[in-house]
Amino acid sequence: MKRVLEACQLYRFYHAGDEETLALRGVSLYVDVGEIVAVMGPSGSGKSTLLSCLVGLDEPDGGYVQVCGNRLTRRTEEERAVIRGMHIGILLQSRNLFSHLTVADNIRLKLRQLRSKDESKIRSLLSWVHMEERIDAYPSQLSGGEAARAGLALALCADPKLLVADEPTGEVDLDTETSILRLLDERRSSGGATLIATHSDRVAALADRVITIHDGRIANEFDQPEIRSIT
Ligand SMILES: Nc1ncnc2c1ncn2[C@@H]1O[C@H](COP(=O)(O)OP(=O)(O)OP(=O)(O)O)[C@@H](O)[C@H]1O
Repeated sequence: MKRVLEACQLYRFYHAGDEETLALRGVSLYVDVGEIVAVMGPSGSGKSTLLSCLVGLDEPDGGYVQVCGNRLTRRTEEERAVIRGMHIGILLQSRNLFSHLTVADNIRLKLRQLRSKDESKIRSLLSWVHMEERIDAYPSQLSGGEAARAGLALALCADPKLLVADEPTGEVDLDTETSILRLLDERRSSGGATLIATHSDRVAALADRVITIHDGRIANEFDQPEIRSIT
């Protein structure tokens, strides 16, 4: 199946007293196998709201989301969690790891939740993100770059078809951003699909398509097949 993620006409309203915020106003997008799609837009434009709806952590007020052919919207939280666990890896800007568990135990716990007993996965994932040496470290003992790479390993431990990342390079230095971008590029070469909300022009330069959101709507979208690169 070529289409990994499809969202059609997403609406999300927030109410606080008499005030209503229209966070999403009819957003439609897709991500195909082997694509990196960047979502950009000013602060408050709706990126995080969009990502929450796309991964089923939030339920849109209108529209639908489909992941790997499974409808994610208008389902119970439990059903959404099952679909999310099977198909989606989530990477946040920070705090991807439980602080009371080592890097290895964070991944071990996630694998257990997925009913996988493949212990070798822990080492192979950490080797992929160049973190084998930090396998027994606690999150508080990691540098920002190491924590970001460990978060990526954790997000990908179920081999999800789709990775959704919210500002994954927002709090890291340039070298770490470069190493994360290389890993995402490598993942793309093996068919992985990635959607990234970002403010970084370097992340956008790596993307196959860039979608810009303004005020809860898609302002423009452009393909950049020739220029994508890690600069
Ligand atoms: N739980 C909430 N209750 C009320 N309003 C909210 C809530 N979450 C977000 N909003 C509002 O919805 C709009 C979109 O917010 P969102 O966090 O999605 O923007 P963003 O583009 O991710 O911003 P940033 O780049 O700063 O993270 C904003 O006006 C925000 O104030």
